[in-house]
Amino acid sequence: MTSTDDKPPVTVLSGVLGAGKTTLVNHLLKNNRGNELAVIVNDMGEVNVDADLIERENPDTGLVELSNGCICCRLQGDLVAQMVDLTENRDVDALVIEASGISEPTPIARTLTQPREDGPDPTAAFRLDMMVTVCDAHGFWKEFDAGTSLPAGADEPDPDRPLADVLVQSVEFCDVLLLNKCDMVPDDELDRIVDVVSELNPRATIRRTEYSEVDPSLVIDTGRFDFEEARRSAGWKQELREHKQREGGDSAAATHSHSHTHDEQSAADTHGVESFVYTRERPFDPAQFAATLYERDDGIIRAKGLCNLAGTENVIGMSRAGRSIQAGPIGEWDAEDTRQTELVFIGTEFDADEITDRLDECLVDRESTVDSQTTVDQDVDSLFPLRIDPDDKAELRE
Ligand SMILES: Nc1nc2c(ncn2[C@@H]2O[C@H](COP(=O)(O)OP(=O)(O)OP(=O)(O)O)[C@@H](O)[C@H]2O)c(=O)[nH]1
Repeated sequence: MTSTDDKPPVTVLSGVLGAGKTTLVNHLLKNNRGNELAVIVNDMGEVNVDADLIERENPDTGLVELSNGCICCRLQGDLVAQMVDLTENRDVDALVIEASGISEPTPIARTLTQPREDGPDPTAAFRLDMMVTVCDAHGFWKEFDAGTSLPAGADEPDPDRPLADVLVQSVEFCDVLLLNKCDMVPDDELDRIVDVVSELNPRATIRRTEYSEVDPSLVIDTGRFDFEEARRSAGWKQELREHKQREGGDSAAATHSHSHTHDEQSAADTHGVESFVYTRERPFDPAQFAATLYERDDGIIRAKGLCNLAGTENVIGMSRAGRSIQAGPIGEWDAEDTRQTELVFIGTEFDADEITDRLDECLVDRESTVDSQTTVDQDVDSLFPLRIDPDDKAELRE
């Protein structure tokens, strides 16, 4: 191992069901040049199939199964306890965690980097080194479908969470993204997916793989993980920050941008992948905005932001992944807030002017009143439930 830190490095593998995580674990175990890897495999079900597959191919591995729950929520404490146990009782050079196909990477990273009140301190026993997401190139677009929800039995943290949300979070919060199953997808389609994922997470290193074959040094003991950087790396956050810098606080604008420079040609030039920020101080009429929000045939892959609705003190958060859209109250406006709508859109070949016009049609005068405060707040509450990461919430309101 190359690091100067004597605590074993930890690599977390995320990615939806069937993307190729177990294939990657087996590949790493077979190609880790004599270094001792310990593996923790999380499975939502009672029977840990992936652990069996790994054990069969690599019988002497230090392998721990965490089954019947998710390490991003209910099994957080067990995860840390098992990892500390492994580092104390085996001569381990590095640890690899295979998250379940529905785990969210951000809470796992938080669990591994923060001392706990109810158990051993993870930061004293090991160091989080790398967040890897394995993406199934073949299933990529299908997983963005609104209709696809989590598999049966996935009742935590939220059974209604769409699969697209899990996919987007795992793309946005990673250091390395393996675009796997490239043998099943033509090159021009792969180029398009690469453009999209690099717009969703401009900071990630993206590698195209077949059967998750990568050089282990890309994902083990890299010294790369930094929680603050990872937290800020989502494309929508970067776009919002750049927009705020450009505007210098002047809010009444919708801007278009090909926001990130890619190595050769910009993503917008090749596959029409681009992003834009919509900001307005005038509030939306709640009912009209709700109707517009759920029109989905517009080429948008990701959208996120805050909305200012007339007649309510609630700040409305909006989060969209593919065709799955969630919106709902995330607290009240503070006196010092600039009360305005700020929405980032990322997509392919969408018409930003058309989206802007559609949203503008929902605006009402700042002074305008709606029927009754109570009715509006009830309406707002009855919008789709919004799950929003506390860090995202803070970032949106910075
Ligand atoms: N054609 C093709 N198949 C692959 C590739 N990588 C993995 N597979 C196959 O895809 C299936 C799922 O792979 P796994 O490694 O089990 O995926 P996983 O992410 O661990 O899946 P879960 O444990 O269900 O979350 C297996 O049958 C693999 O052999 C690839 O690059 N190309």
